[in-house]
Amino acid sequence: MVDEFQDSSEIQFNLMLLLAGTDNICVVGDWKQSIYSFQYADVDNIREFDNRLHRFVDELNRDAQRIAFSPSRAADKRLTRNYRSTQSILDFSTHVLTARATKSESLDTEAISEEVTPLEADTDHDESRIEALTSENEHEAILEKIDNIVDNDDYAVEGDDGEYHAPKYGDIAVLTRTRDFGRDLLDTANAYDLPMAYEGGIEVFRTDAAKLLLAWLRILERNADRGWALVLEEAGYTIDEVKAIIDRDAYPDAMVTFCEELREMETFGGVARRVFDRYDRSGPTADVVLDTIQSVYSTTTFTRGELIQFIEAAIEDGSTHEVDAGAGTNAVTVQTIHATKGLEYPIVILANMNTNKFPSTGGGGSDIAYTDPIGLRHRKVYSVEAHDVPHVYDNWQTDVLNKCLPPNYDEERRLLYVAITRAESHVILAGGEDPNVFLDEVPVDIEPVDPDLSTFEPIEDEHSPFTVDIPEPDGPARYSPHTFIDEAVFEGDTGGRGMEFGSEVHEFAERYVLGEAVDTDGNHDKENVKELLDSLDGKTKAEIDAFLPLTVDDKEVTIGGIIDLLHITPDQIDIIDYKTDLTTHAENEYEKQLSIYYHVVADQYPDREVTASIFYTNDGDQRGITHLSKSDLREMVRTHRV
Ligand SMILES: Nc1ncnc2c1ncn2[C@@H]1O[C@H](COP(=O)(O)OP(=O)(O)OP(=O)(O)O)[C@@H](O)[C@H]1O
Repeated sequence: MVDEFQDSSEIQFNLMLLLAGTDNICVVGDWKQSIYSFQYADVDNIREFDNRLHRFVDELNRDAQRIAFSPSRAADKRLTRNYRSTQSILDFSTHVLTARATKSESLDTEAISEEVTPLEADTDHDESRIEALTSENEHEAILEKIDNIVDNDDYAVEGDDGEYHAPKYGDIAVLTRTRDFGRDLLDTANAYDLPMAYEGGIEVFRTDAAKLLLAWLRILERNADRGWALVLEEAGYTIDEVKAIIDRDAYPDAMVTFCEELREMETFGGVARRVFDRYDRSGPTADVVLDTIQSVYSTTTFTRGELIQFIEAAIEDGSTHEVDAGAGTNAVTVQTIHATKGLEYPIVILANMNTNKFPSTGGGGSDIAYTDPIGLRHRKVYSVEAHDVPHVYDNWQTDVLNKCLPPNYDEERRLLYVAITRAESHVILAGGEDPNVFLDEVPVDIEPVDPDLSTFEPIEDEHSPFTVDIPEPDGPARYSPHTFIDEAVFEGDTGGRGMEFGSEVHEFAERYVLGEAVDTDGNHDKENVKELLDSLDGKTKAEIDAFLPLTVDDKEVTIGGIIDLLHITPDQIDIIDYKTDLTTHAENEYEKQLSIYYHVVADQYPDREVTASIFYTNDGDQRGITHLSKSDLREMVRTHRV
């Protein structure tokens, strides 16, 4: 007996005959579910079973006796009772077989309908909801729908005990035509903390997490603009701002510090772990990336540059890795329609019902393809002559021939059919900004949705972990004091306690100055800060933006930063910058930063004395600095430019 016979190829049919050694053969299948033509499955194996059986036996026996029996007409048994879905879903699934894929497609709907064997649901219980939604934010709309379905009796599903209960996350599957949509949806679900698991192979290196890692590796390796662009965009900067920051090397301080932290990591796995922690990219996909990176580190002598090439190649060829979905946990399943074959779910959300996505226009597949009637063709060609370097290009002759064939969307309709018939109780179709024609063609009302996920409380801070500090895109070139700090002072073991620690102490200091009820929580550094602030008798101001305009060789530049604390008395102003460093090794570099602040304040208050000092929070030591002159600062800008 051969199951899923609708997805067999002609060769497999022949092999079956050769292997059987008997005419006692039974094949089981459903032509409406034939979806593997890219592996040369031929739906006519089942639709034209008798003809093909005779033809193949004849062919196999042409020059020698290979098949010992002479085939008789096969008995045909139609299975018409359906134990999975409700009658509403079965009826709906029949409609999708006659849905046009494009507005101009002409279909012989009567001929198709004649071939369909009507199915009868085994259950009388039919409260099925068949719905469709479209939204500009399709991912969010799907998450909102899931949130609405879970625990909602309107979408009750049948349990193993035959009783109906409100659905759980695990009762829902999101099916997609293409893998990338599922992967992106998973990223969005993770960001909103909605339990979702991807089933099947996933191109882990095409995930958001892996791309962020690649970006940071590129920054570490050669301060690459490509890396910065992605990291800045992820932090919320607009394209213009990203360009301005990159042009002026005015990277946000927090990112520069993070880069320094990464530089100190000894292993690739360490870097990856740090990046994922920082961006809160945890979960099974990130784990697979981490494991792969760590095993590359321990089994090869790859340099960081080679690791970058390895990841680039993995992205390029879309290599897939099985991700442990945490089977048995109560999570929404996401998978492709191809992977869902033979499975079933109480509730199916068929997502990405969008133009150019379903039917899919993606090429894919191997470099050699067979299609009727154009035969076996190269899809790619290797050439040394056409350009000066050897290269591989798309075979235009094959493309032209393919364009001459009328498009055949039958298999795409069957995919639609497979997706719908996975549902036991409810079906929801979802589209985005540009819904496909299928969605229009099937008998369902479409609800436009503007999702509001405010109740989800996404972990925003962790998802966008760098504070956005927007530079002026126009006007003078803008620098941050950190641009001028020699990174070498942070290399090696400098006894730093990490950025998070630093931010926490700074935040405490700011809030204390603002008079908020904050506690030192027994933190030694915070206690020192508190003691300092309590000892000051003048007015205090925290976190002041400071911009120093300078003219360097006829060019206007601005160096901007944030002063941690200003202490203001009638005749003196003190600039105080907190540092959580354990040693004073970076002091000469910090002098540059403090000098900038000094001149900003001195220009503002020409009649008062201005001092600048570093307050080491670790031991409460306050050390005054000798400021650089403005001409020293100009020289600093000049040298930096060179
Ligand atoms: N005689 C039966 N009584 C009760 N339930 C049944 C019976 N036969 C099948 N089922 C249930 O119906 C569902 C579908 O069965 P099954 O997966 O075998 O069908 P199928 O024809 O292979 O489906 P498909 O090809 O669409 O994937 C399963 O949940 C199965 O347990």
